[in-house]
Amino acid sequence: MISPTSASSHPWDNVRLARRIVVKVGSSLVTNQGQGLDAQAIDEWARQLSRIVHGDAHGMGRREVIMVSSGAIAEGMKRMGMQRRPRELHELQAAAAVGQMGLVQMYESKLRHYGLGSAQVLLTHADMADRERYLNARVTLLTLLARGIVPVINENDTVVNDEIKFGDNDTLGALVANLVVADLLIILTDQNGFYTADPRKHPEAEKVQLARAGDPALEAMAGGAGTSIGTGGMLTKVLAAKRAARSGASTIIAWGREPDILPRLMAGEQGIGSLLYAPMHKLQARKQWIADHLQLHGAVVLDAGAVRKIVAEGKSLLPVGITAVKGSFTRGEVIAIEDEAGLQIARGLVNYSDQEARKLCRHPSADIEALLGYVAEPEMVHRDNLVLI
Ligand SMILES: Nc1ncnc2c1ncn2[C@@H]1O[C@H](COP(=O)(O)OP(=O)(O)O)[C@@H](O)[C@H]1O
Ligand SMILES: N[C@@H](CCC(=O)OP(=O)(O)O)C(=O)O
Repeated sequence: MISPTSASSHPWDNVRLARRIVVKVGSSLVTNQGQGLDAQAIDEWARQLSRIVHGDAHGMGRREVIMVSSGAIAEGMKRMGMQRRPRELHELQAAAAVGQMGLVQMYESKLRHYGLGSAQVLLTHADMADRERYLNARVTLLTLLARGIVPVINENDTVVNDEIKFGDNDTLGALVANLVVADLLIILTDQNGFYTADPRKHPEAEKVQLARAGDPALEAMAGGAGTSIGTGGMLTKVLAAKRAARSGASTIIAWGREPDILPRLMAGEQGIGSLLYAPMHKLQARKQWIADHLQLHGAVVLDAGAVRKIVAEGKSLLPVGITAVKGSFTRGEVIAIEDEAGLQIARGLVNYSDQEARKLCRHPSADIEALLGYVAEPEMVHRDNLVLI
């Protein structure tokens, strides 16, 4: 059995404390043996989600939840009278387009029944790779979450081909967890958790209770999909956990029909499913990511006072301390932060483009609205998004 490596606090505590959560529901779970959607199961998750999002009388606080749900192809197959999953990509795409209607209809009505608003978001690989679209998707999702709405995400199957497909929604779930910097990714599937081998083929396999996300031993234990309905199997799930951990999110793999699974996890019940914990805290992971970012898109030069604030006092970088702007960058890119001699002292995710930064140079933050016509943030680079070199 895999034992945990050093973690600052107990990993299960971080599950209880998670505030922003991505829940992925797999194809093998959301369908009725591959024949359309399981309305009762979706109703049950919607009921559980409402307890989590609204908080409840038992002292459970409010949380932000994003659903990543498969099931479009299975529902489309039923609606189109297809007995077997088609092999041709265009047939699959057609089934997904038909089935997605039913999928979001079902989530919308079930979530509304329990007092939750919902929104459909369809994403592709290209959306995640393109900086602008990535930021747009991020801000849209964060806006929905701030309003207590549950985004229901699936891959935009119509416009993707084999080469650019996520293919499985485990990967999509992890990328969404990175995108919104979630605390937790919960992957609900048709097994009780992650086992030392595929339990369908190896009945003696044992459940892994706790392991470090990214531990290479996990990949060796993971097999492919156990049924013709799911894609990816456990390998894509452990790889998703590894990916989610890059932004500090831990992953739980659990059986989606376990009674009250979501509120029980949030209430701190341990040992349900398998916890693949992120070794690095969210903030630490974010700073690591910034430090590792090789491609810098430009730089800002600071006066001596601003250098002191950042280096000695641990403050955010405000426009007033910037004397010059180099290169071209857009909001959200990583830039170098230099002292007057041109020495790089820090790196950070910038809140304004180079053109805006040029206008804001040497100005107090109170002037931002007058200079740009809007305010994104009072800081040029927030402390949480800044790492000293
Ligand atoms: N080590 C493992 N532990 C648990 N299940 C495994 C393992 N290796 C392979 N599997 C298979 O993975 C299946 C779940 O993956 P998949 O069918 O893709 O589900 P989903 O549609 O939920 O993504 C299980 O039914 C199981 O047969
Ligand atoms: N976009 C597809 C889901 C892809 C898929 O099968 O993912 P998974 O649930 O990981 O097996 C659908 O909605 O049918």
